[in-house]
Amino acid sequence: MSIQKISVIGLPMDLGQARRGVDMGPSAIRCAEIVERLEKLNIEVEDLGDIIVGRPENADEPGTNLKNLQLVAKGNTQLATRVDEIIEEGSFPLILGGDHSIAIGTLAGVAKHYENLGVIWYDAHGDLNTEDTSPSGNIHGMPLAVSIGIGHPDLINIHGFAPKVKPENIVIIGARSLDEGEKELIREKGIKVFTMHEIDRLGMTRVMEECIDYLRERTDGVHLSLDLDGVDPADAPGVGTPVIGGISYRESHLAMEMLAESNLITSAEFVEVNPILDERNKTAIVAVALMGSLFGEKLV
Ligand SMILES: NC(=[NH2+])NCCC[C@H](N)C(=O)O
Ligand SMILES: [Mn+2]
Ligand SMILES: [Mn+2]
Repeated sequence: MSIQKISVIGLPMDLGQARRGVDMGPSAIRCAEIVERLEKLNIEVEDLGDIIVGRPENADEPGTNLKNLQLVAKGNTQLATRVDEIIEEGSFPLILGGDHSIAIGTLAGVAKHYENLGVIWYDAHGDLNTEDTSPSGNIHGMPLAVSIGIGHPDLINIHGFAPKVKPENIVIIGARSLDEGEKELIREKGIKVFTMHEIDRLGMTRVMEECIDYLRERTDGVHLSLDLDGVDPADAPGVGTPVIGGISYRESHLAMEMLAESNLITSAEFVEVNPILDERNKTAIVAVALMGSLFGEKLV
């Protein structure tokens, strides 16, 4: 099924981590002409604007190690409803972050529509921490754990059900910075991971072929959650938690092109673009170029 219509929605929220500025991500991505770029592909594009979240009075939640828990939960609750509506209307939801904590709301809204939702987590990190294992208390390091039903009740129950995703329906691509607790969870839950080691060893072509075959067999829809820090910081410097030794710009294009050919992706989000840390909007431009490939742009 080819994509007829895309609905773009931003969640300019930077409260899931400690470096301010990633709330300007949606704006930077729009400046890099996302709407114009996708319209050239003969797809109808509507821009629904941004969900507005408040500013925190006090970052520390009493009694938890979770920074800005209530505001993060609130923003994600609103996002889940909007994403749910977009799919209900038959459109493809394209969500712009914001830090990666917004995947909690995206996945809540998307998962309502699929029995066996697949997730591709394109990221240097696993984002599988919990309140107990997190080294930082930053919720952007937790959304994947939350989505499999592990974490604070105010997060896992967003949109009224849990869990959102089965661990065996998840594929992480590009991992190179995993905390001990995350490694344990990966082993325990049988989450499929292509770390940088596999990408080096097998090449991106084979990694994506295996990823696509794996998800095609077991899922009825696939969400792409692309954290720009999955891409090497040389190509995407405007991120809050850069990790050297990442996926190159070309490999990332190849991955997106293969996903476009697969016709597997049913929703997508691009997160962690931080214009304050960027060089002349380079990272937002990379994000938009990758979206172009994901939605079928060709070089000739
Ligand atoms: N979405 C991200 N960039 N996550 C980075 C997480 C870093 C670290 N693992 C933490 O839990 O704090
Ligand atoms: Mn990351
Ligand atoms: Mn992430």
